[in-house]
Amino acid sequence: MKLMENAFSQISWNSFKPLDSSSLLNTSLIISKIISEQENCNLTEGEKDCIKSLSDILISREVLIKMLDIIPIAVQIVDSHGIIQYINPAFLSIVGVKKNDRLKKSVFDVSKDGSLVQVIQTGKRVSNVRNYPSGSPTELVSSAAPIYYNGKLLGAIAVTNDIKEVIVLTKKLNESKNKLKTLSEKISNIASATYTFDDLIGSCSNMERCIEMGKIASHTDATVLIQGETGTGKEVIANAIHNSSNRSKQPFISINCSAVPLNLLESELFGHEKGAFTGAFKKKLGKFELANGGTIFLDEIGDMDPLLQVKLLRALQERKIHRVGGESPIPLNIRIISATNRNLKEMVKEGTFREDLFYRLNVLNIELPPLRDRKEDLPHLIDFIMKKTCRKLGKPFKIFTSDAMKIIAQYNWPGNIRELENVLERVVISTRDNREIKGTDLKFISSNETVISADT
Ligand SMILES: Nc1ncnc2c1ncn2[C@@H]1O[C@H](COP(=O)(O)OP(=O)(O)OP(=O)(O)O)[C@@H](O)[C@H]1O
Repeated sequence: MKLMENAFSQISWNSFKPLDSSSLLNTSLIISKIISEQENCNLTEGEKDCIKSLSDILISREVLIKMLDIIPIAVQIVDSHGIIQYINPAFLSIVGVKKNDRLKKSVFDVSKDGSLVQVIQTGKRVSNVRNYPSGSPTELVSSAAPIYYNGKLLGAIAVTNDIKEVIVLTKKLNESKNKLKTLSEKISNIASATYTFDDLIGSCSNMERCIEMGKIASHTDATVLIQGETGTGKEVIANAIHNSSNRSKQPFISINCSAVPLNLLESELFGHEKGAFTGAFKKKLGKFELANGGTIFLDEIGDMDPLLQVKLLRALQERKIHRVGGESPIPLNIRIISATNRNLKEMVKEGTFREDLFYRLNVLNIELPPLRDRKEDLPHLIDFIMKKTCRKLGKPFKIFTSDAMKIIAQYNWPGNIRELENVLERVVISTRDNREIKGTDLKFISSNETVISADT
């Protein structure tokens, strides 16, 4: 009787909201038991009491059948011989058959590979049986359970779905899952800083000063300008500053100002409203808004067009931005780090970079030294990069012979640490399983063949 009460408690009596298939199956089992029991007047005293109290709410055979009639899930009930005693309208509409073609017919004739046949034959519950009932073009999936009373099999009840619906829903679910995956990948790509100060190798005094300045900057919200040749670690130190700051749990958004065409850069930085220009079909958030609360890294700032320099200056002064085509200003709580491999002071003198913007950006300055000026760091850098590269390529750790080290030390590394990384990767691959890298393995450096661009 507990089961009966549980089953009834799942029914929303006021609204007849649809139940899920398994609750429905349980409920229907009980209902069908009551239907047959009331007909036989064969209930225990306890069950009669319970039905009496339930009848205060609603219970009567007609009302129960009405309930089965309106639920939007297909239900079918057979007796112990497999003769169909009840079918609800949802079943008829999903399966596409007429009531008279099925009612009082044997399921062994009209649905011989269906779930009810299996239950009548075995006396056991079955789930998710797929079949095409006779006279129906629709593939169905049904679950069925036996109805026992006093140990005797009275019949069975099945709930059925049109499998097309299940397939469509599964497809939609998979599409949504894929979209979610792509989006979360995009978010983690744009919004996280990977490097920390532990990834910055350098013990020469110049480099130590830069790392020290980076650490000082990370304890403040001050704007930082990082200067240095290509591949000297500007992005690494910008990441490290963010990761050591109290904004580290907030986004780190990076934008390469030279890589975005001028006509798109303003909208990339500040976003745009729907219809702001031809092709602006949707509102779009800019990098500044995405970085709000965290850090924005403006890479290659020296390549920014003078017109945009004005807008950037305004954003920095007011600590607010305007989306392209937007009316109201959006307040910013943001740390700005910019970087360039160009000489901004020279550009200011030449008039190609705004002086007022330069001073706004250059509150704290970090000038990374080129690798040729810190060759004493080479052994440590080689060790660090070699370990990283061998781990990535699944190769054993390799060492440089003294003639190979001489070549490395004499080379002047125009591509700086990025070039060193590329050289090491190339040489680890080309020397296969050799444990030593010899001078002859580095012929491509001594012949001055450029290796800077491999990964840039
Ligand atoms: N001090 C360092 N210690 C270890 N690895 C470094 C260091 N500096 C840079 N690297 C490595 O060198 C590569 C280039 O660094 P990064 O991208 O930061 O240079 P960049 O100055 O921003 O270059 P670009 O101006 O071309 O954008 C990265 O793979 C980085 O891991």
